Amino acid sequence: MAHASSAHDNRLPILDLGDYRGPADARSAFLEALRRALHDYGFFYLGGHGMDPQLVDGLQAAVRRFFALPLKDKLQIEMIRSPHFRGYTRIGCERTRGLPDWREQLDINTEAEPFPMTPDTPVWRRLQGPNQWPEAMPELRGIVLAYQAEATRVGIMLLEAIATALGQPERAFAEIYEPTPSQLMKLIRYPGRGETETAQGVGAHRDGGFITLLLQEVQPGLRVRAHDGGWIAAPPIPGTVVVNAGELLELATDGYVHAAIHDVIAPPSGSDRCSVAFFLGSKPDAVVPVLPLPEPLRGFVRGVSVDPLNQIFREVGLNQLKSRLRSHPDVADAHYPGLGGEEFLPRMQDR
Ligand SMILES: O=C(O)CCC(=O)C(=O)O
Ligand SMILES: [Fe+2]
Repeated sequence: MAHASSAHDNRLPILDLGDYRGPADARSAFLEALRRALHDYGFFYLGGHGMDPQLVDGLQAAVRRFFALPLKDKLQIEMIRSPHFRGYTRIGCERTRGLPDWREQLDINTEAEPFPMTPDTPVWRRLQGPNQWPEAMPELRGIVLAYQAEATRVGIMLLEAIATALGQPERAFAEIYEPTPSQLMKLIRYPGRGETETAQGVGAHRDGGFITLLLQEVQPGLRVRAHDGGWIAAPPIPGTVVVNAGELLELATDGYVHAAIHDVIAPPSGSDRCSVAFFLGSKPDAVVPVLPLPEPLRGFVRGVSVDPLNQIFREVGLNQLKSRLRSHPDVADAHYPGLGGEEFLPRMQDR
């Protein structure tokens, strides 16, 4: 079992999910490669995911059509109208580590009625609710929800493989994602450099869920931070999605799995870049347990990352709300007065 994480060759692993249900040899090679990818990088490419190429192409075309709508149509569904943090965010309005991200995006999560709130209901229950859809593009809802369902299916299969690779029962994570995992999705467009003030498409960050499945078109820009502090480019590879481990996996494995830091550099001027990120997370009322890793792996746990600008909570709902408040301070001010900005951490801990 090699853990040569310092001597990487600057190329992210490419895995084939078909091998997980394949012949015994292929399956065990896949599980070993998956475990190493999670520990060494927290990032890899995944082929063989079985998502219908027509669905994927149709989604990517729809994303382009959505962002090409007149601004007034997109502003009709601005996120500020939604206490559930759903909807459209203008270029420069989302923040990472306090700085504006030069991207526009549409956030979607599980379609649901708002949670019936009482004075005793934890505040993070307000994240549950309906999505906002553009009147000017009635077909978007069906396309996005079909992809969300497929990405959830692939994500859960991958989580089963991850549990197996870590020496756990296949359904080790099921009790914290069943019956309703968080299915956050972002449709994203990064304008070219000429339209931006900095090269920050999205600033360096970790994702909050178990795993993120990322669809890219053709334009590069995504980068992953390696353990030695260098950056590894993760350009698109046709037929694959990029997978990255999020904070929930880091928590559950006490840092054996690395929730990799990544960012996106704004594309060259005269071009733009679209992507679709799907973040498979836990149900909100779960507390993330620490998995009992088998002995050979236990020696390689690193503990959970400590970052004064990003406290990670094992209480999933709290962690989800923290991420949303921090990224969208305008929505926080409008719907969660007193919880946004500098004061949210101590105040949220009281809840
Ligand atoms: O657009 C991308 O390639 C990455 C997006 C991302 O990392 C995120 O939204 O969390
Ligand atoms: Fe991310």
